[in-house]
Amino acid sequence: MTDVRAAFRRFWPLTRGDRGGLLVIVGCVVASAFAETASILLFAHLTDTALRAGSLAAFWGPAGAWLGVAVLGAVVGYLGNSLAARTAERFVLRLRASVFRHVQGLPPHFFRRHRRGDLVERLTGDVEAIEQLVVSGVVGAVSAAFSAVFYACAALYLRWDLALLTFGLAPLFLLAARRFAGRVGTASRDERVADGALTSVVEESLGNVVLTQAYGRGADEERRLDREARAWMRASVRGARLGEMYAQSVEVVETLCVLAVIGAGVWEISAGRMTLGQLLAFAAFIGYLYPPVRSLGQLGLTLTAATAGAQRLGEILDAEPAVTDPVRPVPPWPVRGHLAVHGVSFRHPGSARPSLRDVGFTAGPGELVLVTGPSGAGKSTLATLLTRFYDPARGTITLDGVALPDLPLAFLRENVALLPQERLVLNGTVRENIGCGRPGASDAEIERAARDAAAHDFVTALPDGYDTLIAPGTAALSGGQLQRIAIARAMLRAAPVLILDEPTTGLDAVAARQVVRPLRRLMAGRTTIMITHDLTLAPDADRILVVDGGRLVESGTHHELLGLGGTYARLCHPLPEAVTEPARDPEQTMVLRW
Ligand SMILES: Nc1ncnc2c1ncn2[C@@H]1O[C@H](COP(=O)(O)OP(=O)(O)OP(=O)(O)O)[C@@H](O)[C@H]1O
Repeated sequence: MTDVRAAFRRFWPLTRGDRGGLLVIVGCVVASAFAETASILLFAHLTDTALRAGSLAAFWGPAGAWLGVAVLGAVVGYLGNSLAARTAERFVLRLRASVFRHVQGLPPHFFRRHRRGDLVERLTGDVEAIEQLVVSGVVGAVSAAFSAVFYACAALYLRWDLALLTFGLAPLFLLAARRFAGRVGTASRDERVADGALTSVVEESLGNVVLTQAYGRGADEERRLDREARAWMRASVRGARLGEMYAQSVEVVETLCVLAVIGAGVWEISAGRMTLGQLLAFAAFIGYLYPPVRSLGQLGLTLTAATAGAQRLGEILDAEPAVTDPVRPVPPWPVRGHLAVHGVSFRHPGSARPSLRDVGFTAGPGELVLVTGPSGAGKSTLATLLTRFYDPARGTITLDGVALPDLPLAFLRENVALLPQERLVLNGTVRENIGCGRPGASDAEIERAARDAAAHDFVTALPDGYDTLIAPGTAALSGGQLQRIAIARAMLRAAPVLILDEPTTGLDAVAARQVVRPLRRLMAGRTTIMITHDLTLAPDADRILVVDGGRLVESGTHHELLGLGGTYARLCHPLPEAVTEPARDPEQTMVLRW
């Protein structure tokens, strides 16, 4: 129960804006219960007057009143239920948006620790479960409580002694609910976990379908799916079985109660202390009284199950973003692009070893600083610090002399554009994929960016040109073409600082050459940090930084470093298979990889 209360307290604030609506719903629910109570009393009256006397004259009055009450009940019932449905959906909408907003700000390691399918389940199933707790739960509890109180008062009014006998049996319902609450909570949590695991397997398998087919792993994937599907089936059958056991025990308890009341009623009628109308009305009250009492018990189970969802969602909401906006941000200014990194060290969350140690360098407008080094040296880690996905543990990074944590994140990322290693594609048209670089960009600006990125020709050759739909994983574009779309996006962003993470990785020599010219155009006049194994552009670089084991081991121009005869020189030693074609064009001078 403490868990239910804690979960309720956590999510109740999200009903702000709908509390007036909730009050109206409660009013409707109370009026509806009141109308039902009045109907039953009118039924008793009708039985004892018109029915017993066989008088049509005595029929019209109570019949008209009954019809009026029924219409009123129907109107408030309709109003209350439709408003409740709307309020519940608005709550779900708000909760999902707030969790989604929170998730979007979480650091990269959070997404590596949680399987995507499980996150999907939390954002869908668990969000709806919490609605049951906060909105439907409150409405249901108020409705059941008021109905129970009205019917109980009416029963007391009709025959207090019989009513007390009936109430004495009511705790049996609550006892049954209590017996099942714990087990239902566990089953519900297991079911959600299994649901998340199943979605994850399906998602991962579909995402890896090429690997599956190329290596004939179909049977293994089927076994994996089967294992998770069976776990889900077991959890879901256990949940259904518990629900059914509860429902059936309640049926038995209810029959017991009804029999006790009818037995007592028969006894009273035979002794002449009760009329048939009274007994029928009393039985009707009992018939009406038990469902709300039962639903109060059932509500306990629903709340326990919803609490499992609340705990899972709480785990996400308790995850902290790695970086936050400053409390007192430095006001925006026209950024020139002076980037300075001083004595930066960083260790990834959960990692034993630091990925960067005491790294320092500067880069100014129009400069190209190339960062290279072996795999695992810490190059991409540097990109995540420059774009402030994490803050360094030691040292500082400044932009035009202002420390990155003092800048609003949105301003920083407007001015420091990242071209990540993965070629990211939005689900939308080519135009939208380029246009997201600067929301509100005109078609002419998008096309100009595409021309500068050498993308215009292949885009116009697509079946629908700029309106061709592309999607992650299904894009009918080559790696080089996707990279040129990404370059066009960055062109449009026109940020003074560019972080390029392996811009030619995964491209063959021809495709790599095709992106070099657009890249040069993109970099012109900006501060560019290019992280790469591909040294095609090394002679163009104003400075080359060689990182190894998280440390900056060499720094200088291509020629200085070659002359030094150290690590860089050894790395640049042309490998026989690395030289692909005779050089005719400056872009074709070297395609060296190591
Ligand atoms: N999320 C993470 N959690 C823990 N350790 C990490 C994480 N990401 C990277 N590392 C570690 O940090 C070190 C640097 O990794 P990083 O990805 O920056 O290297 P890199 O030079 O970019 O490598 P590559 O050239 O292969 O992309 C590596 O030892 C890596 O194992």
